Amino acid sequence: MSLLPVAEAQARLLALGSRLPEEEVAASACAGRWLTRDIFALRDQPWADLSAMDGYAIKAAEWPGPWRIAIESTAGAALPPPLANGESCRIFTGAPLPPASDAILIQEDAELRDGLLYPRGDVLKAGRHVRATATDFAVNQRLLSAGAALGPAQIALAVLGGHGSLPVGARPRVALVSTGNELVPPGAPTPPGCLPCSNAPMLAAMLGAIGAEVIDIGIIPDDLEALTKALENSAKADIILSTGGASVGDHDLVRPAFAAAGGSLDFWKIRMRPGKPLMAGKLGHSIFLGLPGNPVSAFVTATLFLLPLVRHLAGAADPLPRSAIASLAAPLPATGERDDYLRAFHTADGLVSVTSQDSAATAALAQAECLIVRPAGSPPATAGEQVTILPL
Ligand SMILES: Nc1nc2c(c(=O)[nH]1)N[C@H]1C(S)=C(S)[C@@H](COP(=O)(O)OP(=O)(O)OC[C@H]3O[C@@H](n4cnc5c(N)ncnc54)[C@H](O)[C@@H]3O)O[C@H]1N2
Ligand code: MOO
Repeated sequence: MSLLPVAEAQARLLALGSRLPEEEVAASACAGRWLTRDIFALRDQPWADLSAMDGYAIKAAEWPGPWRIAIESTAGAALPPPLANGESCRIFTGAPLPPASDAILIQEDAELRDGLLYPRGDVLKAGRHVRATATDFAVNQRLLSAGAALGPAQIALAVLGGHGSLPVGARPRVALVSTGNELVPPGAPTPPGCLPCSNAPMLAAMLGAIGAEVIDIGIIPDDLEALTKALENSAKADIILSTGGASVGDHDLVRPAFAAAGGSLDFWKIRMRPGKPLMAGKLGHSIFLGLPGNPVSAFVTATLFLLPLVRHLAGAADPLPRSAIASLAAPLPATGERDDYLRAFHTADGLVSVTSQDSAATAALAQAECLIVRPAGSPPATAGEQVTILPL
C-alpha cells in the first residue's frame, strides 16, 4: 500500500464528518469554542463621544479659553446638556461629552484661577482624547464570522456588542481506547514487561484543551474479541480514537478488530515520520482514528489529525494547525521518503532540535515547543535557513 500524503489524508479525514449541531452557550463559557453563525453588533461602541481621560470637555475653537465650568459628566450618566459659549464640562474617563464640545483638556494641563479654567501647554485640536461614537464598531456591523475561534478577545467583542450568549458548535465526544497487553493504568505498579499507559492522559489533555469531551474506555488487551467489543461499545461517540496496535505485527489488531466491528477503513499509512501507521474510517456514525502506539507518534498524529478533526466537528472554519516561519540554529540532514515532523525548541540563535527524534523518546518530546516540517525529499538545510514550523 503506498503512503498517503499528509494534506490528502487530512482532507479525507475531515470529509468523513460535518459540523455537530449548534448550542447557545453563555459568553463567559465560550472560550475554546467556535461560532456557528456570523455575529452582528446590537449597539454602537462607544455609544456616544466619550472622554478617554479625566479633565475638562471644551470647544477646541475657543482655545485658549478661559472657560467657566458649567456642568459635570461621569461614566454611567446619560448625555449631559450642550455647552454654551465659554463653558466647559468637568469630565471623567469613559463619560459622554456634552454636545458641542469636541476635545478634552486633561486635568494635569489645566489650572483653576478665580473660578475659571485656563490651559497650560500646547494648543488642543478637536478630537483630542475623545473616543468618537461607533469608532470601535457600529450597530449591525459584523463583529465575528461563522467558524471563528472564540478566545478572550473575541468574547469581549461579542459581549460589548450586546450578546450575553453565543451560538457555538457542540463539543465533540471522543471515546479513547488504549490497546496493548503491556499497559498499566497511570500510577499503578509496573511489573517486568509493563509500562504506564501515558497516551490516554496525554491525548485527554490535548483534547480537553480544545473543549472535546473525553470518554476513557480504558486499556484493552491485544485480543481480537476484546478489542472488537471495545470499538463497538464506543460507537456512540463522535470520534473513536485508539492508540497502539496500528502497525503490521502479529499483535497489531486494531485493523482486524475495526473490520470485525463493522467499520469501513478510509485510509491507512501516511507519508510522514513519525506516525506512518495512522488509520481512519467510519464505524456507524462515528469517525474512527487509529493512532500509532509510540508516544511521540501518537502526539504528532494527534496534532496533525485528531485536533483538526475535533475543531472541524466543533465548527471551526480553519481547523488545520497554523504554521509559522523560523530560522534554524544548526544544519539539518536531508529527509527521506516521508515528511519529517521534527521536534524542536526556540533559542536566541534559532530553532534547535530536541535531543532525540526517536518516536518513543518522551523526555525529548517534553522539551519541544514546535514541529519543524521537512517535506519528503528535502535537501540538507543549513544553519540560518528559514523553515516552516507548527507551534505546539
Ligand atoms: N515491521 C514493521 N514494524 C513497524 C512498522 C513497520 O512499518 N513495519 N512501523 C513502525 C512504526 S513507524 C510505528 S509508529 C510503530 C507503531 O506501532 P503500533 O501502533 O502497532 O504500536 P504498538 O506496537 O502497540 O506500540 C508501539 C510502542 O508504543 C508503546 N505504547 C503503545 N501504547 C502506549 C500507551 N498507551 N502509552 C505508552 N506507550 C504506549 C508500546 O509499548 C510500544 O513500545 O510500529 C513500528 N513497527
Ligand atoms: O511512524 Mo513511526 O511513528 O516513525 O515510529
